[in-house]
Amino acid sequence: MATRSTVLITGASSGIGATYAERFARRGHDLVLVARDKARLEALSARLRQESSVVVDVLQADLTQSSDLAAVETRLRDDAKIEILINNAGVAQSGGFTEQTAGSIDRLVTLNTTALTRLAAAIAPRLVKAGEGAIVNIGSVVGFAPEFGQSIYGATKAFVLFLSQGLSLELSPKGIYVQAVLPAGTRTEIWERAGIDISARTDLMEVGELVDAALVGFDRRELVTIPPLHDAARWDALDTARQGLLSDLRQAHAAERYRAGP
Ligand SMILES: NC(=O)C1=CN([C@@H]2O[C@H](COP(=O)(O)OP(=O)(O)OC[C@H]3O[C@@H](n4cnc5c(N)ncnc54)[C@H](OP(=O)(O)O)[C@@H]3O)[C@@H](O)[C@H]2O)C=CC1
Ligand SMILES: CC(=O)[C@H](N)C(=O)O
Repeated sequence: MATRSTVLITGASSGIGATYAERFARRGHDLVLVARDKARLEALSARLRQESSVVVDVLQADLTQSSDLAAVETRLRDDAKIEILINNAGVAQSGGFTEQTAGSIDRLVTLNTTALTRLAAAIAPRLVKAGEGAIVNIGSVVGFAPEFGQSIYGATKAFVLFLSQGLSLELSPKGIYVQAVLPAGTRTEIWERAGIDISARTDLMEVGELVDAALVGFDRRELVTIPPLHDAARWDALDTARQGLLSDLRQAHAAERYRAGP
């Protein structure tokens, strides 16, 4: 990958996305910043241009709107300088399952899964052709913890992990690096936006620490990066156990316990 390859970051106006933007700018990468809040994107891009002398473009888009999503897809398809996609834009769940409306479910699922998948699909063929590039998908530890509540949000994040694992299997032999980053609670605006009070929380990670750790995983070409997990062997054991199930799942006959009988 060229040193000055361009990085497109979704959800770059605040929190994790804005911090990725800062870090990649410091590394000398040009940027395309995507979010709805144009004023915030412009302010960030002006600062990064000044601090790091990189080229920063702003692409205002509501990724739940099909025309805006299509414009970002077009940019990813056509701009050969973009070699890294940070698929970060996301919203959390406000309230429990029975409090959801059709609109809130639609927005959550569309942004966290459909938009993320379509953007990966827009850039992947070009990266495959070039034989290099990276797709980073921001999931969450909630994706394997239904016990944490937030069933729909967690389901979208389980999707992100599964998709990343699948894409890595398909694309890494073609030179594409795919990373799933699974933060736990991190101090950003996402909580306030979802109406969740975090004033008493003492277990939230600072966003700079989260992104710096994610970038260590990126530089090591890790498939799954879980910054808050101190013992990496715990994840390896879980994933090894999952893979161990695979041969047992492909059976032509139902298990003994499901055979008809008294
Ligand atoms: N903070 C945490 O505790 C955790 C966060 N995550 C994940 O990290 C990612 C980033 O979240 P975080 O930085 O915390 O939260 P923030 O709320 O700070 O950032 C979310 C970003 O997404 C953008 N965004 C929201 N809705 C849309 C939309 N419809 N179209 C385009 N952009 C949109 C926002 O910009 P704008 O409003 O300008 O559009 C903003 O830039 C999310 O995917 C989240 O699920 C995962 C685990 C924990
Ligand atoms: C940001 C959230 O709402 C969520 N609890 C998470 O940790 O991913």
